[in-house]
Formats: sequence, structure tokens, C-alpha cells
Amino acid sequence: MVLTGKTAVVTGAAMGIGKAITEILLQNGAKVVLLDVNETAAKSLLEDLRKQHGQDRTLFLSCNVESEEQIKAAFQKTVETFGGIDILCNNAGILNEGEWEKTVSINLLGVIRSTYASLQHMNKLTGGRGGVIVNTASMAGLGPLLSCPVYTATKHGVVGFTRAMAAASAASGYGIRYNVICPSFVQTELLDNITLKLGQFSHLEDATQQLVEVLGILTPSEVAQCVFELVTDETKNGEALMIFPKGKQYITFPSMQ
Ligand SMILES: NC(=O)C1=CN([C@@H]2O[C@H](COP(=O)(O)OP(=O)(O)OC[C@H]3O[C@@H](n4cnc5c(N)ncnc54)[C@H](O)[C@@H]3O)[C@@H](O)[C@H]2O)C=CC1
Ligand SMILES: CC/C=C\C[C@H](O)/C=C/C=C\C=C\C=C\C(=O)[C@@H](O)C/C=C\CCC(=O)O
Repeated sequence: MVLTGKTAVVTGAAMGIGKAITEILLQNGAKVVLLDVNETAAKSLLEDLRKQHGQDRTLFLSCNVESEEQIKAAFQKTVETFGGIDILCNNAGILNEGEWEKTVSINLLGVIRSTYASLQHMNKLTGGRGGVIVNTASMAGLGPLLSCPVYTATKHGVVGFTRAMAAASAASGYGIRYNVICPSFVQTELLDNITLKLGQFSHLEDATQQLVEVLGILTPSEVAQCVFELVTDETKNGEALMIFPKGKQYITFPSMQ
């Protein structure tokens, strides 16, 4: 897929991995709509992006992925402004084992809400142009991260949902590809104040830090480069791409047939 003339929507775009995804999509010619709850960070980023890429290729819309109403309104505004949606990156996520229901609501239900709301605009069977959706899971979507069971569950959910949607889309003729990234640790604010975020598992922070030392830490732009690959390579559908500082690996799952 060539990105020039395409419209992308990125959730959790104001900071960290979402910011890097936004930047790489813009650098390669797409128009990008930034969705986030952090209006201060998003407006500051938007100002910088408009200086670099022009006034008319970006839009910020305040949107909480916990709200179906806000997601639908943001997609509607995107279509009114740029004429459609070709790329959706469901990236917004939190680490908060204490507020575990909120973690499920944002990390897993947020991806489902946004994916289902996007169908109205992207599905070729309902007048959309088709396109690609890339979801942000985690390496904790492939194996257990002992200090955060609920975060782990949400990311396993995102991997399973993405793969099932990919198969459903291919079988139904939606014209939409679905892929998921599974990065190991990434240098973003999500890794700040981890003790507080682990709730009843804060005593396992040392074990987590040891894993960080073993695995190393990615930069957001290394992760965004992998998202770019999944967006542009039209052979990729239903893929889970694990990303390490040392490289990347497409996951082979057990065959059920
Ligand atoms: N930092 C890491 O080590 C890793 C992070 N991830 C995942 O990457 C994604 C992005 O995280 P980071 O960039 O690291 O975190 P971050 O904290 O730097 O950025 C997250 C962004 O999402 C936004 N956000 C949070 N709740 C939201 C909501 N309800 N609605 C809309 N936007 C919301 C925040 O305002 C922020 O701009 C998350 O899904 C996270 O689970 C995956 C693997 C590793
Ligand atoms: C505290 C949480 C911080 C960030 C969450 C973020 O999503 C990053 C996750 C990064 C790593 C996930 C690790 C998952 C571990 C597993 O799957 C284990 O079962 C296997 C553990 C180690 C394998 C690597 C190795 O030692 O060769």
C-alpha cells in the first residue's frame, strides 16, 4: 500500500508509540488523525507536526476509547474532513493492575469498540474503501508477564481478536487486513512509576526489571517501523509480529486443522 493520499487514524497518538506511528505515517505521505485523551500533549504535538508537514494533513480529536459515542463521532469527523479511513492503528493502552477493570476497558474493549465502529467506514461491503488495521498488543500478548496478569490477559485478547477478525474479514470480503504488533519493553511513559502500576503485584517489580535487563528496551520509532511494514505490505493479514531490540519475528501459532 502506498500511503500518499491515504487517511490514517491513530489512537493514543499524543505520546510514546502512538506518536512514533503518527510520525512515520506522515513522513510517508498519509494524512493522520490523532485521537487521545491527553489534550495538552496532543495539541503540542499537533503544532509541531503542522510546522513539519503542513497545516492540512493532521487533525487532533479528543477521544476516549472507553466511549463508543466518542469513537463514532471521531470517525465521522475524520470521514467528513478527509473523505474516508484507510488505516486504523488501535494503540491506546494503559498499565494499571489496581484499576484492572479500566485496564480491560481501554486495552481490550477499546480495541474492539474502535474496530467495530471502523467497519461502517472501511468495509468494502458497506461502501468503504477497505484498508488495514494494526493493533498494538505486547510480548505479554504471547506469554505471561508475571507482574501484571490483567494487562497480560488484555494483550492476549488483542492478539486473538486481531487474528479472528483477519480470518472473518478474508472470509467475508471486507477488504480490510488485520495485524497485531507484540513489542517487548519500549522506552515510554508507560514504564514510569511501575511499582504503583503493578498494584497487588508490586512485590514482583524486581523480577520485571530483570526481564527488562535480559530483553533490553526498544525505542518507539523501532516499533513504528514495524507498524509501517504491516501497513504497507499487502501480503500481511492475521500476522502477529513480535519485536525485540535484537530484531523481529512473525509468530507461528499452532495449527487447529
Ligand atoms: N511501553 C512499553 O513497554 C510497551 C507498550 N505497549 C503498548 O503500546 C501502547 C502504547 O503505549 P505507550 O506508548 O508505551 O504508552 P504511553 O503512556 O506513552 O502512551 C499511551 C497514550 O495513550 C493515551 N491513552 C490512554 N488512555 C486512553 C484512552 N482511554 N483513550 C485514548 N487514549 C488514551 C495516553 O494519553 C497516551 O498518549 C499501549 O497499548 C501499550 O500497552 C506494548 C508493549 C510494550
Ligand atoms: C511491567 C509491564 C511493563 C510493560 C508492558 C509491556 O507491554 C511490555 C512487555 C514486555 C515483555 C513481556 C514479556 C513476556 C514474557 C513472557 O512471555 C514469558 O513467558 C517468557 C519470558 C521471557 C522470554 C525471554 C527470554 O528470557 O528469552
